[in-house]
Amino acid sequence: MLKEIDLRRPGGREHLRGALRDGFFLVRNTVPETLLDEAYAFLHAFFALRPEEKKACHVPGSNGQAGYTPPLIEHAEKGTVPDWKELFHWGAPLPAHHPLRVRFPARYPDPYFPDHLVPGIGSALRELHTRMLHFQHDVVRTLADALGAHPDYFTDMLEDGPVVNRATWYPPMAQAPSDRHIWAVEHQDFDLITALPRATAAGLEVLVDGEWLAVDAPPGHAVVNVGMVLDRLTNGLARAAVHRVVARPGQSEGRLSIVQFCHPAPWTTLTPLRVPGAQDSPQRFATLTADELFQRTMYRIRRLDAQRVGTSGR
Ligand SMILES: O=C(O)CCC(=O)C(=O)O
Ligand SMILES: [Fe+2]
Repeated sequence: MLKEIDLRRPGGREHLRGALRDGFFLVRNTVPETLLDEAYAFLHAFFALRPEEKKACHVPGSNGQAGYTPPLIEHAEKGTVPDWKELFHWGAPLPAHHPLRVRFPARYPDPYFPDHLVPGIGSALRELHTRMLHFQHDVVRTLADALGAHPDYFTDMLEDGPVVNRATWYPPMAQAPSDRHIWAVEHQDFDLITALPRATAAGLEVLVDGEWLAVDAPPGHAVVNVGMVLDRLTNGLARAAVHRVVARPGQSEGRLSIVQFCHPAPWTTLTPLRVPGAQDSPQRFATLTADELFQRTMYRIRRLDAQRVGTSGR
């Protein structure tokens, strides 16, 4: 059973630290259900377009962080075949001369919204970005307190950080190229935290004590997932949970999900926190910047644009 956090009455430090140790927990979502339904309707319309129309929405130079990514591109570190899913990413723009954008241009692509194909999609997805980010900031304020940090400790490193919203369409498994393919191979997220509001069908699973546990966010809740950044910052007290997405036996329909990844500003140095009362465990991680960790992970999962040059069919 996942622990539940109500941000209005978050419970004591031990409850919150327990949720962080699990790495996956439920939080009452403050994003309106109607906005989520509206976004899913627009995204269904987008993914139902013809492959050529969708491919024209690819954004080169964004390392797949904006616009459309076709099926069988994203590949988890542990995957022997690519995931059976297609993606649409968006974020919010930074001003052209913002020093973060000048220094890390590939992390700040201008968002691309296919309003000419699906009229109205842009404003719904922009609104969803804002509401979900507000929710995530409330979550990290509560977590900071449980870790003995100032309530603004995490929101400060998230200021102007690249927030990546991802819609994933998992096509029906009957159409998969082989029975070795699954929707999303097990992986850890590499941001600070990720918010996963309810999806349109079952499929999300988290690894707990060596067993896969099915996770479905009930209406009005989001799953929150600890990413590698929070794992490193807490010297492993918070656990970047291993998760995957698989169709259940007999599940014939596809699945659409929306998640939001919160990354610290790339110039943040990920110095481990001194967590009061935490056991004195040996320091586990070297100190990297948020961008160094991001680049290293993207390289390992073969998602840097430079690694795709000359790869046919991609
Ligand atoms: O689709 C989902 O529910 C989870 C997706 C996910 O884990 C990811 O994109 O990193
Ligand atoms: Fe994930």
